[in-house]
Amino acid sequence: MTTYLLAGGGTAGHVNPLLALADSIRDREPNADIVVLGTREGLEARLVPERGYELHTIERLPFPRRPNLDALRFPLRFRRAVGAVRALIRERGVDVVVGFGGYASAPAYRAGSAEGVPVVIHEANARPGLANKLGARSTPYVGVTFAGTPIRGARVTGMPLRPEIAQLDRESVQRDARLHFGLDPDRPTLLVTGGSLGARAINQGISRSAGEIVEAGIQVLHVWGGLTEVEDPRVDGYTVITYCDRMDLAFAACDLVVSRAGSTTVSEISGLGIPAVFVPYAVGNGEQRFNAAGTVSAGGAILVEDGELTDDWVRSTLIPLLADPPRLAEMAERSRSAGRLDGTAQLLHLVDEAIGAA
Ligand SMILES: CC(=O)N[C@H]1[C@@H](OP(=O)(O)OP(=O)(O)OC[C@H]2O[C@@H](n3ccc(=O)[nH]c3=O)[C@H](O)[C@@H]2O)O[C@H](CO)[C@@H](O)[C@@H]1O
Repeated sequence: MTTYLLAGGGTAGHVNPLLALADSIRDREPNADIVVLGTREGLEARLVPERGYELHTIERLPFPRRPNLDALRFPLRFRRAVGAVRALIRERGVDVVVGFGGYASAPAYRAGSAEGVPVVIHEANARPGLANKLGARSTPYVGVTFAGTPIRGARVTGMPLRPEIAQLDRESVQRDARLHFGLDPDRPTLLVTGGSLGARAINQGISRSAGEIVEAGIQVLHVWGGLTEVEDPRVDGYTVITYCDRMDLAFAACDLVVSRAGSTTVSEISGLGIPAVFVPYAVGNGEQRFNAAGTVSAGGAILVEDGELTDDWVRSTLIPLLADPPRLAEMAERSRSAGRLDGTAQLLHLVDEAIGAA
């Protein structure tokens, strides 16, 4: 029996690829021992146990970015976290560590190397995060989502997508999907999502025009996130939900999506060939713009900045786009050509290779 330690989390963008890999391992080896390492604060604390996996948590340890008290304490805390993961690896007889970036992965990479266990890294974003950049220096088994991601020696595996997404037949479930959210099964449908945490600029920019969109004969499913600064417009035909546990159905329900460009969401949308408007979140290392770049240059999506989400833009671009099925079909085709659905199998292949070489 093989024991897998899967590390990562924070937002769903890091948890969902981890769950996708876990599902494929469980599917192939029902007796495999799968242990997930995360933090108590991340979305993994809910999503991992809900999907039936065992979660171990360590302290959330952001890399110090400026010299303060936390920076002074960091080395000791980090060593302590590495020590805890090394103990877990020995106790459970872990055969491979697979990390997805985020707080829990850095100590896991270090612990795996120290215990002589192969380490596999998956980088979600077109611009890699710090934990993965450092981790990638000590393992040859690195998979990236997008071609051109600057990690030397990395292989393009694509993004591991959960089976309910990778195996989704949007057309055949569209009607039921719309009914699931209480929508009209026959009306053109716009999905709006700000990623797993929600996006204030998108909530504001689109919901401000709720009345006009609905009057144009379009219904909206808006995945709002936990944000409260902007209020639900409460317009009939404009459905607001907080966190969506069935993104597969949300994707099946829509004709077009307005979305942040988190890497997992971009991969899901282009894998499924859904025409999109991407509104990149201008934070961190600016990775979201790059995540969307392939789909945008293929003509499967258009890129819009936060500040461009105005009433005028909705009127002159968004509503006409939804009223133009041939253009949407063309975008869908182009989006699909830029996307892929085999990321889970590709990453599992890399994991097998790492175990085989150990
Ligand atoms: C603010 C922030 O830190 N954003 C980062 C975060 O985004 P975030 O966590 O939003 O990640 P993504 O957009 O990549 O993925 C979100 C995932 O959650 C799912 N989902 C989303 C909303 C919902 O209600 N229900 C649901 O299931 C989506 O289908 C997708 O699988 O991680 C991404 C992947 O590293 C990065 O590219 C983003 O820059």
